[in-house]
Amino acid sequence: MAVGTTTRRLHHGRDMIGRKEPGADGGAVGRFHALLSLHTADRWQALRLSLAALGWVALVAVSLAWNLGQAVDHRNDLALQTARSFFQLLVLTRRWNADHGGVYVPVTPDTQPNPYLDGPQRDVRVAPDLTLTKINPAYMTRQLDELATNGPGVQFHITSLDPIRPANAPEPWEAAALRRFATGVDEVWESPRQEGERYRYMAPLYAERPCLACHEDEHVGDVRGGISITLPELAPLPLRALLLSHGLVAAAGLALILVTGRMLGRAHHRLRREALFDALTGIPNRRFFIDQLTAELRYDSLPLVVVMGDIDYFKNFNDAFGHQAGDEALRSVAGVLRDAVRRSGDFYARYGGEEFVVILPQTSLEAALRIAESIRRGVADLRLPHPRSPFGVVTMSLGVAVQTECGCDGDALVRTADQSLYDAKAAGRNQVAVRCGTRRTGMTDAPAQGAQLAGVAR
Ligand SMILES: Nc1nc2c(ncn2[C@@H]2O[C@H](COP(=O)(O)OP(=O)(O)OP(=O)(O)O)[C@@H](O)[C@H]2O)c(=O)[nH]1
Repeated sequence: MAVGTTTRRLHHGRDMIGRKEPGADGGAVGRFHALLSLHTADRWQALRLSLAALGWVALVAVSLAWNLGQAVDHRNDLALQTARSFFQLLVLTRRWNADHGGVYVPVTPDTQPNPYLDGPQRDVRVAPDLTLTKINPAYMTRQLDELATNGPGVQFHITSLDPIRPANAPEPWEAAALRRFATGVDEVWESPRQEGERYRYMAPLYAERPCLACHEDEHVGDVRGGISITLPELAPLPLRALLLSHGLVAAAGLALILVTGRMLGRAHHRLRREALFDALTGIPNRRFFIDQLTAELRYDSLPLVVVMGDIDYFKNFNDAFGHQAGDEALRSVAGVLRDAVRRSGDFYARYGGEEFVVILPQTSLEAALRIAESIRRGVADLRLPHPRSPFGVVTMSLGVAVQTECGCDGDALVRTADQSLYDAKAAGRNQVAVRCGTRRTGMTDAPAQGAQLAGVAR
């Protein structure tokens, strides 16, 4: 809690012998609230919030990547099914043709007799101006291929590693696929990897029984080549929609984390404040005091002073004026502490009941006694009437304990301050007593009797 404040104290507020530097106002309770908000727990809270936000963004990013992958897979699956269907349709058409031993069509400028087809019945003249020529499956496929090439849709290419017609030679991708078919692979495909690329599919053509009528040297099941299919450009991925939806989800989640985090942070801060500040007087409570003293001891803020103050005859005051008046008196006394303990780094708290406590790090005994005395005088100067006190007004006794050596024990320091307070009470109240370490070094006389504070403390 006090990290980074120890060195600063040497330069700000009051110096080592307790002189107050100009402008070292201290800010009292506000200062302690600032101390609170700098607490490590708050930093953890911020770290946790950042981690939650990072985790959420990472989660949304993973979801985006997964959805994108799914969209790509879905598009490729669809393309594969389309290409397969198209290939099967071609195979069926070829089988129909082969089952009929080829089909005859009129010879036209675009459909000339097939030079790679032998046999006496290749061309049949059925009328003086009509000659029919036989179209076998390969010629039919090639003609369809040429028709498709001129169209905007699916394109395909019949080819083999050893084509009868040289123009049917495979391109490199087709040749590689044909070589794989020879090893038993049933189909190959390639998805587009960048804009402008097309989905490609290729499957082998196997020799079937009707084929053997023309291809006597082949056997049923032999790979006779293959047909490669190139699909038109696939539907674009829903990238924009995915980015937009995930961006919105990420932003909504971040906003929720931020808002919830802030609400939790505020609730946490309020709870901490309630846990560390006294509800009646609004100043730090005993728990905050213990935290603060522990921090000062950790940083060896020597000489370290603890001052304990206790309102005199407070039971009588309550009895005389009632508890509410007693509460009001406690609030007024807290105000005196607020005014008297102003140096940045000094600390005061309500220890419990009508007891108050002050921590003065790096403070000389002389300066500490001066502050204790100003508190005592401040309480008396409140002039709160107290008919059941010999002083006639509400007063306070204070005990000072000074720790000058390292390795201090907080409990011992508080105990010593308490013993000093007991000394002050025993000596008649409304005065300041001091002990250094566990040794009793002196005691003030009641200022009402005119004793000099510094002289008594020696
Ligand atoms: N009004 C009010 N009284 C409180 C509060 N806390 C403690 N007290 C009272 O403070 C009184 C303390 O009494 P004692 O411990 O006997 O001490 P004292 O009467 O001040 O006597 P000396 O300390 O010996 O001078 C008790 O009557 C408590 O009820 C509080 O929050 N409000």
